[in-house]
Amino acid sequence: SFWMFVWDALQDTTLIILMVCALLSVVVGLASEGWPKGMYDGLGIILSILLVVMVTAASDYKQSLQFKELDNEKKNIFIHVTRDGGRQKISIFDLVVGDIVHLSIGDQVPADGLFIHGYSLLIDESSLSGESEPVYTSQDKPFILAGTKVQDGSAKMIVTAVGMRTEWGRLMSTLSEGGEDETPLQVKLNGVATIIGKIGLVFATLTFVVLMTRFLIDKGLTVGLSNWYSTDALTIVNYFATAVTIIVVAVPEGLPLAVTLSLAFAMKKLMNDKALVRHLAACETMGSAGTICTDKTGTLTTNHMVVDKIWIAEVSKSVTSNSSLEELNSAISSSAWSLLLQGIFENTSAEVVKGSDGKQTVLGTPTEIAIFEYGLSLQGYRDAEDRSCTKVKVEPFNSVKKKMAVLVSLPGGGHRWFCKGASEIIVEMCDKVIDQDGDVIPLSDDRRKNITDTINSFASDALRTLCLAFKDVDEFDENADSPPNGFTLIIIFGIKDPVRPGVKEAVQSCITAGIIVRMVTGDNINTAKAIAKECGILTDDGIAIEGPDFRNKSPEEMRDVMARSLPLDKHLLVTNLRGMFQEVVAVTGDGTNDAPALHEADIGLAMGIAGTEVAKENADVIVLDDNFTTIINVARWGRAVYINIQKFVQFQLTVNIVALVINFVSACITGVTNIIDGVLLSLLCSCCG
Ligand SMILES: Nc1ncnc2c1ncn2[C@@H]1O[C@H](COP(=O)(O)OP(=O)(O)OP(=O)(O)O)[C@@H](O)[C@H]1O
Ligand SMILES: [Ca+2]
Repeated sequence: SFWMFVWDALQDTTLIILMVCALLSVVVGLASEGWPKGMYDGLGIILSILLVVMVTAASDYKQSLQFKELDNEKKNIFIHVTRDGGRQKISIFDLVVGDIVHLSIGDQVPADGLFIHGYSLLIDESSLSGESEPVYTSQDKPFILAGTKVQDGSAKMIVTAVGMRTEWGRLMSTLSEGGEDETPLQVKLNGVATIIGKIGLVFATLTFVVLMTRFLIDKGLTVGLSNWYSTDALTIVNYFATAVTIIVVAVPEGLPLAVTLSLAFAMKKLMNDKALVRHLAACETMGSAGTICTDKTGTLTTNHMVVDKIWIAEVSKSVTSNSSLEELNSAISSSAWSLLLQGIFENTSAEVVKGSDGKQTVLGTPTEIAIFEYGLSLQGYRDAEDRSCTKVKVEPFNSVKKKMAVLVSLPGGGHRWFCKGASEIIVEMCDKVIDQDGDVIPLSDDRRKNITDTINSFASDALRTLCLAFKDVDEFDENADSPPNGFTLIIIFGIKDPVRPGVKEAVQSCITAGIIVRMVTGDNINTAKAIAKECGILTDDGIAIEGPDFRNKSPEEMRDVMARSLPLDKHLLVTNLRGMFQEVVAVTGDGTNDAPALHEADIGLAMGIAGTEVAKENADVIVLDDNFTTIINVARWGRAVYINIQKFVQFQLTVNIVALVINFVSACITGVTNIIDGVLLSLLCSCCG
């Protein structure tokens, strides 16, 4: 409560000394000058101390309320659950036992529960047990604990315990909340404050010595040194209080406080600008950022994906209207149709769900949704006659493999693998393709070249390209991975994901402000180039490179654009930039793949909407609207904080030194100082801060 802050403020050493002085002054004053005249000095000091304490406590209290609010915001995670037969998104605070939680890669498990259904669920329990090896969880080993993280795969879990009843909750209740560490600037200013405090101490001692000497000489000359009265004691106490006042005036306690205040102010403003600052130091660091490594999907682009072009049966078509679907319907054979629909609807992690309001929506990652919705639009033309197969095995998508595979058992017997993912990777795995009659034909060099050209032309139009392929197998090993080759290519999707409005201007203002913007993406290099050009990141003499090439290069060769990067590439880039070039690096990201880089960066910015919990946890700032422009705002505020603090330090030091000198000189010349004035002056300094 408020009184705790008052108590804290009272703990200040100089204030305690002053209080002792005040008490002494009252006692001696009463003894020598009597009531009420003897009280005045002491009371004056006490009043000033009270004022200082109240102002400090009130500002600290206000701060803590604000931090608490932000803290709640930080902890408020939204999760997908099935409840009352409908799927919905709820806050972690509303989760109850019996809810079915949908977990996917990058999630933090919100409650204790039991595994019901899922594929390749890999759980990282290090936060709970310290065990660094992640564990596979399945029907045989069904316990999932709150606070752990989903490293791979997806699953449904039924909640058995929530909140403080979970293992995690119990563990947390034994730990007290760790306070915010001091920011680098605060540490530095604390140092400055200490030095000035020491100077003040020297001056204070000097003043006391000067005053005492004057007093003794005076006394020796008038009444002689052997005659002492109680008023003498009062004078000495007052001299001592004067010395202490000089220390109080000299110590710029306001400095570190000023940092907190301006950071907190920036934090509040940023919250309105859709950036949630998790660590106070982040604002300040962002002000000095020299490089921003941004990912593409979702940060520079809108993340609303739609299939825009396809290539099937050796021809590319643009998908714009119903007429083009009809044309497609007549152009490809029925066997190709069924393969296509099977592939789209079996090899997906998106699903159609009925919300609590009865409305149907498609859920999943934006890429999955785009393909799934395209599949739904085709359905009107061909019925789902052949879709009665059962899934045997699923290898969920992740950024390292950049593909997803499923094994299904066909109604007519036999098994079939479907694989979809990054176009170059899938084409590499194919040696056959479906032609216009629906026949499977070998992939000759000519055809392969044609396909590569198609992919490049799609990518150059800034489309994200994905391929879908299949392979029939007679027998399979339950534990084996999907085959690395022998696939037949069905279709190439070109998915449009337009650049966000305002990004180009934001990049431009970065460049004007001297911040270099680099793009690191998991996407195809041509797509990356096209988008980078559109945003103004890639100039004509800029360089784009692919992840595998980057790994073989020396660290000196830093790139404007890196494509087909692996999570570790991002991390490596950040480490190099920080280590070799001593740059202050900001990184933005959303996926689990970005977490290592976010953590390594001087300042990590995670996306609030598309971002996974793991990414957010490793970030210093959460960009609530996923917008690159917001990132610029963070940098802007960071710089403002710097400038404000700079100005304040100038102001405070001037005031301190002037006050110090005036107090000292006046003490030496006149032999009296005004304690109350001194205290009020220091109070004024703190208030101005
Ligand atoms: N659900 C999916 N199934 C199969 N392949 C996918 C899926 N989603 C994306 N891909 C492929 O993986 C690539 C993206 O990989 P990755 O996750 O590393 O990048 P990203 O995070 O989407 O992009 P960025 O780094 O720009 O944000 C895409 O180019 C696409 O070809
Ligand atoms: Ca990403």
